[in-house]
Amino acid sequence: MDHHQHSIVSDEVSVNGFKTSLTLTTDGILRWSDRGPHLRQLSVEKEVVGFSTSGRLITVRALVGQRSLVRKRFVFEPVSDDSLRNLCDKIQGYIHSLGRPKKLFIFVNPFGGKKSASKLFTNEVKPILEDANIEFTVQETKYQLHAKEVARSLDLSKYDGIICVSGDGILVEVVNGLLEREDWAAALKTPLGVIPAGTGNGMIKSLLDSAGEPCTPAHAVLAAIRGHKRSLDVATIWQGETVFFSVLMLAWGLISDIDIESEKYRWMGSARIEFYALKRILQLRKYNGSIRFVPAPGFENVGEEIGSCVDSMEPLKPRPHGYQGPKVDFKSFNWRQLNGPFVSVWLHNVPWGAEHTMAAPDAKFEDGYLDLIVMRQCPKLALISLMSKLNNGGHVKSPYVVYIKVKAVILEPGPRAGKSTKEGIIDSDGEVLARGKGTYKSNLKSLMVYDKLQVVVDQGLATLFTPPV
Ligand SMILES: Nc1ncnc2c1ncn2[C@@H]1O[C@H](COP(=O)(O)OP(=O)(O)OP(=O)(O)O)[C@@H](O)[C@H]1O
Repeated sequence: MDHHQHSIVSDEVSVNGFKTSLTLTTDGILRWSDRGPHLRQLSVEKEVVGFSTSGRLITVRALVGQRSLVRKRFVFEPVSDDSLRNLCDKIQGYIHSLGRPKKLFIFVNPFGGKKSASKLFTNEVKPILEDANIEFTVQETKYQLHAKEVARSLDLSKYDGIICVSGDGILVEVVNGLLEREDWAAALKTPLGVIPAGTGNGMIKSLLDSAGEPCTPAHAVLAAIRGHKRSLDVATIWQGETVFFSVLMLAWGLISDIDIESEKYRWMGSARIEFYALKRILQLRKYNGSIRFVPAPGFENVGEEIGSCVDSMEPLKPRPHGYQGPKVDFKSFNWRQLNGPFVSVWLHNVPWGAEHTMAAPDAKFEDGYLDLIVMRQCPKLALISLMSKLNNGGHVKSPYVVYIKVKAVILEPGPRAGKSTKEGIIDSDGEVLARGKGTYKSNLKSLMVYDKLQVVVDQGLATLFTPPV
């Protein structure tokens, strides 16, 4: 390729005393030679985080590498002040044209995951933001729902995005807070990002994995800095007056029992999940109940047809302010039904439920559907083998698993088969929505009761920072 023909700027500089020309091409490649003289290059869009000048030196700051990103600095000394100005203007102009965020609001949850979010922010996130000349305001979350409160009233005109240095929990709070605002529609256009620092990092894992990138804090920061965006479906879950907005998942049965009850074994560390999963499979529970659903096109043959379900659909009560739920005409839907007993019922909005759990390999961020994964009958040995496939999504191919896409669900959870005094747990995005009778910590108050609840997904309501795919 003739570099000059495609160059935005090309000027003489010295690099460690070695004279070379520094060229920025129209396709965003910064090129020069070093002492070798080897041709060196950086993709401004992919690798360059920012640059600064001091005297006549230009320092270009980059994150380079594939599986692990390393902060690097490249120092160039232009031969004249004119050349310095020219190079700076052109590089700055190119970076500016990329539409990257300039100001970010950052939540840090000091108590998330391994309680290392504050350290992670200081050591790994802040230096990159400074390299990128991004201004930021940091808010440590002081209590549960603090992030939701802040998101509800934050002056969003001051920021180009909100970043959560946390697990999925804070992101979910932020989405719920934004949806309660008068200006919810505009507020939901604010791009949201997560830097993985919690126990559950399903959203950022899903985003990075869909771009073939590993789930590391540096990759997550780079995704936010580069400023690419994508829309995200949001599910409204309601029961009577109570509403919860979910962006990740809802679980009932085996998976929520493992997630929630394994807390008893926290002292075991990360082994608690495997240990408790095995215990739950060996003493397998099944739950009575039913799931009525509106299938996505292509899944109309699953379950029994029940026609319109509009009579049993409780409309979402008007809310004092904010988003009023998805606008859908339930009359026009053809509902279908699956009856229990169920081993496990799972609804998923994105592929990864946690960093090592690819619950719904076909889930899409913005297709307007949720993936429904249902298991009814399954021999224990097959179930153990299924659980071992959760890290690559292989479980959905099993003949014991129903895997479809749905627009809406009415979940009627019942008691355990053969043990009518015991009910189950329903959780969504790390929040226990309902604890039935006789469940672990059933005396704790939860958002909803263990009874009928309704879920409808709205397409592309929220906005996320994403690596380009
Ligand atoms: N200062 C605080 N004290 C107690 N709880 C808090 C505080 N700040 C945030 N939280 C709560 O911590 C929960 C977990 O948040 P986060 O998203 O960081 O992690 P997670 O991976 O979802 O969960 P985990 O706590 O298992 O790591 C959220 O529900 C949030 O409300």
